[in-house]
Order: sequence, then C-alpha cells, then structure tokens
Amino acid sequence: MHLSDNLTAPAAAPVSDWIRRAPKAVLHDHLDGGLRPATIVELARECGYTALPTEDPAELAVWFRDAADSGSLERYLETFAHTCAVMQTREALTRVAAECAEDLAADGVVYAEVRYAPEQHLEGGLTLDEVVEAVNDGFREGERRSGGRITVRTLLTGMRHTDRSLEIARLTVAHRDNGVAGFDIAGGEIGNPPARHLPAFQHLKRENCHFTIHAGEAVGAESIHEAVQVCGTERIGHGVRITDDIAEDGTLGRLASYVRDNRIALEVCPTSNLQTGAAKDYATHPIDELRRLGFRITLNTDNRLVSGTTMSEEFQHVADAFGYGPEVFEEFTVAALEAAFLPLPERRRLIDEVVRPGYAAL
Ligand SMILES: O=c1[nH]cnc2c1ncn2[C@@H]1O[C@H](CO)[C@@H](O)[C@H]1O
Ligand SMILES: [Zn+2]
Repeated sequence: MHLSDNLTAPAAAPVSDWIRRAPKAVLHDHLDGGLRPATIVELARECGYTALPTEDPAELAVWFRDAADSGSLERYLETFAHTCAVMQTREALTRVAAECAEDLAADGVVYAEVRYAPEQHLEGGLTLDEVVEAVNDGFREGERRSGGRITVRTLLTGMRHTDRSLEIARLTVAHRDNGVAGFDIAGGEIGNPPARHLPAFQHLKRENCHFTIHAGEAVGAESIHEAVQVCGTERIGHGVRITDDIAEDGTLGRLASYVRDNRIALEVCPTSNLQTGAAKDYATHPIDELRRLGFRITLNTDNRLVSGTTMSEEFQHVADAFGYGPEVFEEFTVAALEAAFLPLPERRRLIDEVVRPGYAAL
C-alpha cells in the first residue's frame, strides 16, 4: 500500500489571479518549515538521512501537512526533525535559502523576513557564524536569481526550551549589517514563558536591535503580557489569543488596548493556527475581529511546507472567509512593511515604489 492511499491531498486553494499578482510582504516564515519536498528527498540521499517517512516528494508534502494537522503545537513542531536533519551543511543551507527566496518571489512576495534557529544546524560541524553566512549566501543568490524582485532579511531564532538565547542574541547583533534584521523566540510555548530569555532581550535592547516573540499561540494572554510588558517585544508572532482580553461585545481589556494603541504588529498565520488548534476554522479566525477593532494586522505563512500553504493561499483563505478585496490586502501589506525590521527609508521605498503602484495596477 502506498503511503498516499490513506492520506488526503492538501487542498491547494484555487487562487485568484489578482491575488497571485498582488505585491506581498511576509514577516513570519520559517526557513526550516518551507523547504521544497523534492529538495528534502535529494538532500536526505546526499547526507545519508534514512528516516524520511517517504521518498516521494508529492507524498512527503502531504505527509507534512497531515502530520502537522494535529491540534497541538508540540506535535506540529515534531515534523521539523526531518527538515532540520537535512540542513546541516553549508551547501544544503545555501541551497534551501536560495530556493526559499525564489519560491517567495514567484508567489509575488516583494519583502520577506525569514527566520530559523542557527543552533539547530550545528550537527555537521558548522559554527553558528558559518550557519548564518551559508544562509545569507543563499538568500543573496535567490534575490539575484529572482531578478531583484524580492528583498529578503533573516531573523535569528532562539529556541525557547534551550539555553542559547543570549548567544543567539549576540549572533544577531554581530550579523546585523549583513542581512540579519532581528531576533525571535520560537518552539513549544507551554512551560517555556518568554521571560526565561530575558537576558537575551535585555542585550538586544541595549544594542538597539529588533526582536519579535512567538506568543499567544498555545498559551493565552499571560504569555502575550510577558512578551510585551516584561520582554518589550516590538511585534508578536501569532498573538491571536489576545482575544482572551477582549469581551464578547468588543470591549478591550488593558493589555489588548495597549497592544492595539501602541500599534504592536500581530504576525497572523491562519492555516498554522488551524493546525495547532489556536483557531477552529477560517470563518471564525480572530483576524477579522482584530482587524475591525483596529489592531495592526499582518498576514503570514508561518511554514509553507508544514502548513501546506503560500502567501497567495493565505490571502485567498481570508478573502473567501471575510470577503476581503485588494484594499484589505494592500492594508495588510503596508502594515507589514511599516512593522518590518528595515530602516525607515527602505520601508518607505518599498511601500511607495513597489506596493502602492502594484495594487493600483491590479
Ligand atoms: O508557529 C510556531 N510556533 C512556535 N515555534 C515554531 C512555529 N513554527 C516553527 N517553529 C519552530 O521554530 C524553529 C525555527 O524555525 C523550527 O524548527 C520550529 O521548531
Ligand atoms: Zn512561527
């Protein structure tokens, strides 16, 4: 029996032509969650990794999405063992990054912040600096191959269950003028509150360096409170459980007001939320309520392979659920660039010369 016999193919949403053509910006996309399935199979053969669930790329794509569709963040994260296993050499990291830039550009993404955890790529003997250099080389190559249609920056992620966040924060500062735009904390949220990594955040603040924190995905408002008020995050990865602090009638609690009034961007990833149980379905996903209440909303993929999605498909899902047209996606894209960890003139250039004209021409 083939593995695919008992799996359902990922429902690749039919995407409207204007959505494909619309300029997009993604702030929350994991490098190790977005590999091409065929690349995983090839890299596994090259490095002798034999634990893949299948060597058929189409089946592998289905396997990731299905395995991640568990209702639990912890189980979702288990699938990354297979991608990280094949990302342990300079060549593999460079290839994966170059293909990531190409795939995003082909989907109409004009600006991307792609994150990964350097500490998860040391098994082949690379140093943390070498990991960052290999990924940077790949992104520069991918930008070139895409004819300059996309600008990519990276965020270096510290894993919340390990103790290397200060080291990764220092690595971020060391590479800040070389394609690294900021820092992030990811991994299982339950039992690993963001304040565990306070020394890393304090270091970044002292160094005037940007960071975001995954919070309010598997844990509720208390995690967001800690990320914002104790750690001082500029943006929130997911953050959808901020609804804990919003009454049925739309009245905002103190924390929700603070987040909204300070324009702290939420990096919303609807499909990923459905898989991890942070939301029930697209139709009741809080993105629409939060948008109507005035939160700064950005729309993101989280993990293109693991969640079986693309920026265009995320756009399409929320367009279908809430009737959004180009003006709403222009708003999300401008919001993403306003919250990007890029110098202001570069953000303004992308908004004024790429995004606004791109939407005007749709
Ligand atoms: O949505 C998420 N929530 C928390 N952690 C995540 C999510 N997606 C991916 N990762 C974790 O981030 C690491 C570095 O990219 C991945 O290896 C995965 O463990
Ligand atoms: Zn994430």
